[in-house]
This record gives sequence, C-alpha cells and structure tokens, in this order.
Amino acid sequence: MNRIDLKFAELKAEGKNALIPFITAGDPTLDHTLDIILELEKSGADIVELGVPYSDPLADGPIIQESSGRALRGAVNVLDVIELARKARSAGSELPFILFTYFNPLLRIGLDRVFKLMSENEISGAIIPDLPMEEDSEAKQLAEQYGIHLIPLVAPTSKNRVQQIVSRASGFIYCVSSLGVTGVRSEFHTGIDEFLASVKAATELPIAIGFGIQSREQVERFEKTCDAIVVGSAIVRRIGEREDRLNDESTKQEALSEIGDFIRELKGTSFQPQH
Ligand SMILES: O=P(O)(O)OC[C@@H](O)[C@@H](O)c1c[nH]c2ccccc12
Repeated sequence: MNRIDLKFAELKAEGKNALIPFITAGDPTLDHTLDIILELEKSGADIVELGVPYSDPLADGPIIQESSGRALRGAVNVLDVIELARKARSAGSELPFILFTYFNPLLRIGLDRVFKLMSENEISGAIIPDLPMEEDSEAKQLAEQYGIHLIPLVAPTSKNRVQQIVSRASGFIYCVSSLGVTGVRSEFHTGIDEFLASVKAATELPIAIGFGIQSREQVERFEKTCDAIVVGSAIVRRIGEREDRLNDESTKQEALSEIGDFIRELKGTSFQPQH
C-alpha cells in the first residue's frame, strides 16, 4: 500500500472524492512550488501531480506550455522535482505525489536510477503521457519493483484497449475527458459518461477524470461517476497570473491564499460556516 492507495481508501471510507491538482514544478521557481504545494494541501488537495517542465510538451495546451517555459528559465529537471518532493515531505507534507513527466527526461537519467530515486523520496506514482502500453514493459517492471504506481491514461478513443490498459494498471486510472490537449473547456467529449461507466466497469481501481475541468459545477458533474478529479490548467493559469505578486514578499502570502481559495472552491468547502 503506498500513499496513493491509503489516500483513496481513506476517502472511500468517508464517501469523498479526491481532488488532484496538477502544477508545473519550478513555475515560477522551485521555492515557490514548495510554498504552493503546502498551500494546496492546506486548502484540501488530496494528491498532487508535480509536472516536470519539458521543452516539447506535445500533449499540453498553451497554459501549461507557457508554465513550462517559465519553469525552464530555471532549468528545472526531473532530479530537481524529485528533490522538491523530499523537501515538501521534510516540511511536513503528507501528500501523495505523482511525478508527471514525458519519457525522454527519464531515459536520459536512466530508468532504474530514476524509479529508485522516486521510491527513496516517497513519490508514489508516475504519469508518462507519451509512453504507450506497448512500450512500457521496462518502466512497468521497475515501477512495480520500487512500489511506484505507473498510472495509465485512457481516452474515449481508447475503446477496445481499455480492458488491456486497466487490467495491468495500479494506483488509479486517469480518464481524459476529451480528445486533444490539456486546457480549460466548456464542454466534454460526447458520450463521456458512457466512457467513464465502461472504464469503471472494467476495473476495481479508482478512476480519475481530467482535461478541461475548471469549476465546482464541473467537479460536481463528475463526482458521481469518478473517484478523483484532476485540475491542471485552471490552477496553473492562476499561478501564472500571480507571478509578480508571488515574487514580492509583501504580496506572496495573499497570492498563495487566493490559489488556496480556488482549491476550496473546487472542493466545495469554501463556504464553510465560520466556526
Ligand atoms: O490542464 P487540464 O485541462 O486541467 O488537465 C489536467 C492536466 O493538466 C494534467 O493532468 C496534465 C498536464 N499535462 C498533461 C499531458 C497529458 C495528460 C494530462 C496532463
């Protein structure tokens, strides 16, 4: 059982869904990301996807591409993000972390070395969007060896591959809500509910949905059929909009609190009556 399994078991017992923010590590700097991680946790995030910035984020829309550009000013790499997870743990974070990275940066370091480092620094999962099931046997074997969940993505177009993908998965299944790249949307793939029902029927694992989710209303739309909701671009946009205020000590905390407010809004806890 790693932190992801424990978190889902805990939430299931409470009849709650997981909110999984995605943020780009190093946007605007690694120190800021540490502060943002702690603010996300304080505000109700259940699991956090830490994105390794990449020069060619082919699955990402403009918001995350710009975020990667900001982070790459500081030349942030996979090892920095693994170190960041360790720092967050040392700062008292209990969050399960998922390393979100394209495949090349892992190959450059060496798969065995990077999975070992992830395990040693208590990263519980990895999402590698450009590593299809047909090519993931070495990564899968290493992930299992080091107790890391290699979380697969399934899309409405995955149709007849869903059974194969979920039968070898662990952790949870990441269902993308629509085709194309990441980024806020007002509508989702037609037939998304049937797709989610088909994935749910094919696995005992929790299922998460992501792509385009930006409001409490959209979270509520999926809470009944999914165990977890992933929100990336809507959070990343808010971070980018607050870069100057995050960089100024006199306004940093206020900017962080506003990001926390958005998490509470997504969780539907922002209107808790004042005790
Ligand atoms: O940004 P969105 O539309 O909220 O979607 C989540 C997404 O950011 C995150 O899970 C992610 C970032 N980059 C990706 C590439 C492929 C799949 C998923 C992702």
